[in-house]
Amino acid sequence: MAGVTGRVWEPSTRPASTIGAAPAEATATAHAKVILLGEHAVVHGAPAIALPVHGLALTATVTRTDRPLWIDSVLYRGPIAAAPELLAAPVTAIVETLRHVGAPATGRAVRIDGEIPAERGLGSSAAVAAAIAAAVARSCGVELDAAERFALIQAAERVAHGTPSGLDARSVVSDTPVWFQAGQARELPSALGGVFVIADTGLRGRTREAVAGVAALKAAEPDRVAGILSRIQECTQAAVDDLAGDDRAALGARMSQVHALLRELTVSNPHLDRLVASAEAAGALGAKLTGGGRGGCVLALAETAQNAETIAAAMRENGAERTWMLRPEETTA
Ligand SMILES: Nc1ncnc2c1ncn2[C@@H]1O[C@H](COP(=O)(O)OP(=O)(O)OP(=O)(O)O)[C@@H](O)[C@H]1O
Ligand SMILES: C[C@@](O)(CCO)CC(=O)[O-]
Repeated sequence: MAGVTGRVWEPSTRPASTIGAAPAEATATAHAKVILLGEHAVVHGAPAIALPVHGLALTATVTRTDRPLWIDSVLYRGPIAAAPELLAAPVTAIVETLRHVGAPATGRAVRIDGEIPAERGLGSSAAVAAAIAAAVARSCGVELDAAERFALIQAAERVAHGTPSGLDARSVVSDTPVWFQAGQARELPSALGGVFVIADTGLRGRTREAVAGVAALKAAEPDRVAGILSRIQECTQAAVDDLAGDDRAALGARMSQVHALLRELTVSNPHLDRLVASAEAAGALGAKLTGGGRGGCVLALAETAQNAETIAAAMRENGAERTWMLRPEETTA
């Protein structure tokens, strides 16, 4: 198949003692994420904050077989040699993980089950790669460490996104809010209350195209884009205190401000703007697109669970295909 361009890995140099018996079946999971603040800016060196969404997860199950490599998912079922371009990232995760652990590229069937909708800014590509890398390695008797798993997810993300910041790769396996900048991730303390509402436009958001669009805009109008990125950065930095001090009103205001800045970066669209406006009109403390944009999801912050129900209903009336609730305390370990 075309398009599998992930970095070539050297065979594992780990000591033989860390390689155990290969089980007949191995599984691993990863969850969705939402980006609270900083998407797109993070690709250009600014910080971002992401939250784990444990309620939406994907599981990879790997079984040994006497056939060539095989993948079974909602998007495609069949030999990976005939997989469509759409599957290039998960295929990369399978092939590169086998190469990394020094196993032959054959004799494994990989099934993907779960609930993270694809191309909605919820990190499905990183979660698929994270689940596949851990399960495929496990099927060879190898437990990846965090650095190995991150590198394999990034190899797949480069195929999916082109120039991934690494934020998604960190947040789909994190139990806590993540602060991410220039390749470095750390846990972010949060005492935030309230309830987040995630609303899906039902429209595919092509992260690769949105990221390329921002890069093109930056090349054409460097000063204006630098100004926008720096205002996003200020909001993200200020949000650290909002989270620690449970200042929901301030955080909500920053979310709405960042949505307007993302619109200037051309990664919003009328559907996302309408959902944001309807959430705000229904009493949200703030709302913004989350993830790559140009489709995908909106994240709104509600003061209480009751407000959250009202906001979710308003967004569904204004075109959201579905909504999910995320309590901030569920995003901390
Ligand atoms: N259930 C699944 N089975 C197999 N592959 C999947 C599945 N879900 C997602 N993928 C892979 O992830 C790709 C979607 O990646 P994309 O980056 O466009 O969206 P996303 O990761 O959901 O959004 P974002 O990166 O903005 O959070 C799909 O084209 C496919 O390769
Ligand atoms: C748009 C982006 O910032 C987040 C996608 O979930 C891209 C990236 O960080 O690689």
